[in-house]
Amino acid sequence: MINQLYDTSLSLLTDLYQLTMAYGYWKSGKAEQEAVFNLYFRKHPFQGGFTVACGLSSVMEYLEAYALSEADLRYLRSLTGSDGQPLFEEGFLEYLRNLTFRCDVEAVPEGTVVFPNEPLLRIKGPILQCQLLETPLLNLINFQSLVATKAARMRLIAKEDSLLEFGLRRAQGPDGGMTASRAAYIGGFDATSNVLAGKLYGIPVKGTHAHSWVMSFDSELEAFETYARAMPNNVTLLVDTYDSIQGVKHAIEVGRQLRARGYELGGIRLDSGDLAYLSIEARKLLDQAGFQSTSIVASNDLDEYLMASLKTQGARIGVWGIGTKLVTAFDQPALGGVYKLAAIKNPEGTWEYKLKLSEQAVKVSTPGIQQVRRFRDEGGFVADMIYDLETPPPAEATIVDPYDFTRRRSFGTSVAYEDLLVPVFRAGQKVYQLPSIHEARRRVQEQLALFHGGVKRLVNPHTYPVGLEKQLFELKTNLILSLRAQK
Ligand SMILES: Nc1ncnc2c1ncn2[C@@H]1O[C@H](COP(=O)(O)OP(=O)(O)OP(=O)(O)O)[C@@H](O)[C@H]1O
Ligand SMILES: O=P(O)(O)OC[C@H]1O[C@H](OP(=O)(O)OP(=O)(O)O)[C@H](O)[C@@H]1O
Ligand SMILES: O=C(O)c1cccnc1
Repeated sequence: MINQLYDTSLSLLTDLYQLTMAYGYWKSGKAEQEAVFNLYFRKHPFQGGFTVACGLSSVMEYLEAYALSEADLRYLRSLTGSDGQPLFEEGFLEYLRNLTFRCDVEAVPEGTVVFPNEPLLRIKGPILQCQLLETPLLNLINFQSLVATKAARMRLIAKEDSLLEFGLRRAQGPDGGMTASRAAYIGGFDATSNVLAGKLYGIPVKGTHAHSWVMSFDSELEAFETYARAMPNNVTLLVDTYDSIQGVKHAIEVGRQLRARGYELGGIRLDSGDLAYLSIEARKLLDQAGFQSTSIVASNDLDEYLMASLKTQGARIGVWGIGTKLVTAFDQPALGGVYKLAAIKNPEGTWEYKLKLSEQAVKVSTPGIQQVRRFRDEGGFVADMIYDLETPPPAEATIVDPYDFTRRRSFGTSVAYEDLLVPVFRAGQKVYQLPSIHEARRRVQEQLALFHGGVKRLVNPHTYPVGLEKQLFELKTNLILSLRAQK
């Protein structure tokens, strides 16, 4: 997706320190040492109870195209250190020139509902390659998962109503706008006003008109009539330029004219004032005039909380146009996804598990070659288990709450489950058929339907249980103890 927007190699879309570490690995003969990194986040955004994984499509595109161009190498050759000498020696640049992506990647499919500490993506391969990819992988997954989550929260409140994404003008630049349109659609929006996103990603495009259209005529009625004549098969009229109620009456007049010509008034849009009161009044006027199927679109700085409030107030809004608060993820503009080394293969060919210590328990990383198992019963999903592939769970698996080891649950052999991470690349070759954007969108709704309502509430959501498989928990505890003893 980003490759389509930028006519340049994106292989330097990384932080300089990834390259200085890569150089260090190369210099010290460690470049090819096999390593495993996990990409995960520690806390749900928006004080919510779930997160929607999104961005794998961009990751796949990025990795498939991964190769440093001659221009990239020339730029790296121009970088100098504090003594004015080149930062990187020629042999390293030659190594980079010949570098081809050779890692194994596993990831959760786009649209999967995920929880803190669960790997959304795991990468295994030469440590130099895994290291270079930290920044682009986080960049591609953090923002898209954030916006998909915001959109999914809005979908939960909207229920059967239509959701239109209007954010391009307020988005964080062209790429922010494009990725947000895609992630919003996956998260549950029905359409976007962003025409390039429609063209490139196959998202339905929809829209109304702006106040300037009305203001450019001598009267609102004339503006509405002219618009309806120009495009009788796509008429949604913005009624609030002067007086919303009068605007609805003008729209009804134009609706009658349309009907006489064999067309229907699609909708009216309210963009200011008391949206509850105005939508209720507009609905009455439209219904009384025989326009029951004309929809009421509302916009104006909406978010999931305002939508919930408007619904409680009995607002008769059937279509929600949402921009700024969605595409900028206004109340939490970043997902804190991280990328941590979890294992490294020693020269004897065995895995050495790695862990990052922290004073804060939540920041201590989990070692191992991780997979996530999601258990379900007739009622839906019940718990997730993070386990280590090198020490697979026994038939009767036990999960331990990593922050309270006394809290445990066991799952017998009859409990159904799904392992979430699927193979995406093997030795750098794509082995995954990426589902379409429409399938990813469906997956969000299918997944959400199987979680308890408490996990999905906006305020003080229930914490869905995610535990470490008992052996992994013990391995982690022992590693922490031995690292603390070494200090
Ligand atoms: N019934 C309502 N309950 C809660 N919030 C509402 C309601 N109606 C509108 N809002 C929200 O209140 C905020 C302010 O809307 P309002 O139309 O008063 O201001 P405005 O955007 O400055 O309007 P104008 O464009 O006329 O200057 C918007 O975010 C809007 O979505
Ligand atoms: O409010 P958002 O969720 O971002 O939705 C997009 C907004 O963009 C448009 O107006 P714009 O904000 O450009 O001008 P206005 O506020 O003066 O109507 C539109 O009328 C919406 O209000
Ligand atoms: O089509 C619309 O009504 C629209 C599009 C972008 C932003 N605000 C509104």
